[in-house]
Amino acid sequence: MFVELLSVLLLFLLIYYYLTKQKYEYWKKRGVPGPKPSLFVGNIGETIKMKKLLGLVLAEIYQNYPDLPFVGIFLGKKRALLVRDPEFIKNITVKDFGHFVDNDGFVDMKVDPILGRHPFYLKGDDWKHVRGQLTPCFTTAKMKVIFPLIAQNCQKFVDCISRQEDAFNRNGIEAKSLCIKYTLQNVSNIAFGVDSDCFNDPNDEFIDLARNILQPDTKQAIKSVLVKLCPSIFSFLSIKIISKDVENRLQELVTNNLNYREKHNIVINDFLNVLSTLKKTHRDFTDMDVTAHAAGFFGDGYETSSIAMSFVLFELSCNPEVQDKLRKELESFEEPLSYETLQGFTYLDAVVTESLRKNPPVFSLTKTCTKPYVYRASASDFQNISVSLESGTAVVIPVYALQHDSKYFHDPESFVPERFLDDNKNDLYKYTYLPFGEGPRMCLGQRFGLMQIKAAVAYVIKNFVLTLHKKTQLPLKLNPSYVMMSPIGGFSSSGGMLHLVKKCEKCSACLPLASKLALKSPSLRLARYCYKHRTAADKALVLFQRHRFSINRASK
Ligand code: HEM
Repeated sequence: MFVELLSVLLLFLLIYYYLTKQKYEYWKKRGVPGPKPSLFVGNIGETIKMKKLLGLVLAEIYQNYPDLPFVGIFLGKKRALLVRDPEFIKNITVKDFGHFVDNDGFVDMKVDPILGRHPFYLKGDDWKHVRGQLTPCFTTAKMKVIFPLIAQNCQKFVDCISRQEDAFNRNGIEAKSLCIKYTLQNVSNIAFGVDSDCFNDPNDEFIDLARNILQPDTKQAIKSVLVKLCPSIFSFLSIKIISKDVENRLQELVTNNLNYREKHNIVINDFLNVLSTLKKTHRDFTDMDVTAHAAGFFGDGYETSSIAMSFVLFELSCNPEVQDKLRKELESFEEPLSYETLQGFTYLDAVVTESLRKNPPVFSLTKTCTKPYVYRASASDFQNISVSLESGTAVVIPVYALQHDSKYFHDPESFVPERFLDDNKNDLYKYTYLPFGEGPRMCLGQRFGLMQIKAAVAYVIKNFVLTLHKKTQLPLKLNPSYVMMSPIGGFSSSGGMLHLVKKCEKCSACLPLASKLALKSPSLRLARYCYKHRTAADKALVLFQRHRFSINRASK
């Protein structure tokens, strides 16, 4: 009996092996060039083994086929076309969007009612419907309304940095955890209407929720590998990505807040208010929809932005000339900052844009071909070959690789905000800069994300000088198993150490002086900054564990 069972099992394994091998012949049979896949892991073995970030694996493939408009690859067992030609990217995201409506990836709404309602995971008409409902929440007019709250939180952020007692010793505080305090404070105020205290209370409800939703831990890493290897296992085994406990807490937060507003007749012009209006005016908009979209705003709003913001601060610390130039632009603004003043900071805009080019948190976009499609490359710098895509084929847009291609961005590893200024902007190749995606499916929260990042960077640079600490280990090591581009352990273990010098409250001489010193010697630790008012109290305030700032307190 045992031998018979073993034989059946072996037979099954052989058939499975044969079919899997056959799958890997897909691109070869269609004459689409590409790297040889390995069994089960395809071309992303290094990511599945948690050795290398997917964005970097894709970049390597991208670089190995310089004259091809596309490359046939396998993401695990799934066939995918890695798109290199910007013209093809334009067709996918804009011109022929109707053939590529859905994002790759599936979350079962019955198993995961919150994540399953996120526009990113919705398909076809469901996506279109919800995207239409949520778009009015992100208009310029809405951003203007919420901006005073952001400016208020920027001021609290500066106070919070100045008060960090832990940061007075050399152990420091991790960069992203600091930025997260600010982004969490914003989204908890705006998505849930809750006056949280993320700056001061380490046990704040929202800090805890954030820890539970998206922080890269072992469980999250295993899930992200499972999703790549076998996405259907999640709905088949009813594995939840967001736990029941977190789901209940999010729902309770929304319900309590809405009940409170109704009971006390309070109207606050925030995101939660727009969602509750949608519930009143649309019969198909349920309580769960309100919770899911508030939670979506919360999740999208804090994590991606805090990663992007940490990278901006890091780049500024590595590039003192850029920081100095930026500080000059910011010198004139009176706190609190206004929305209109922020929009006028063109160099700040270029700095953030360049940081998102060098360090795009979302390193690739994977779409699904929803209707058969044929593409023939016509640009002279690519081989004139064509591909016929069947429905269900994934197409990968390698954002990181494109944004690091010297064909499109001269000296791509250097941080040069000037490439996004004035006339230089016109020289940029279209569809090669995609940190927020493109077309009808592009990031819905781009305006909000950029607004909160720019405002905080403006306040930080106006109040502090950042310099790179000599212990900094470069390049930063990226977490290979995280869904976004983020250094290992946040910005902690990879060694990007920064210093912050706080401006003197008695005079304005310290910041220009500190920035001059920083320019002369970027690795210098600036222990004293204000030659007029330095006192014994001018201790170095070291922030950012490994990716670190040190702050010199203003003399009293
Ligand atoms: C720097 C910060 C951010 C970056 C780099 C970023 C990037 C992206 C990218 C690359 C996409 C996929 C676009 C595509 O498929 O073409 C996306 C989608 C999305 N983002 Fe963002 N995002 C950021 C902040 C935000 C914020 C603050 C929100 C909301 C508060 C948000 C909400 C969304 C939503 C709802 C989608 C799905 C859109 C759809 O499929 O229709 N994002 N984001």
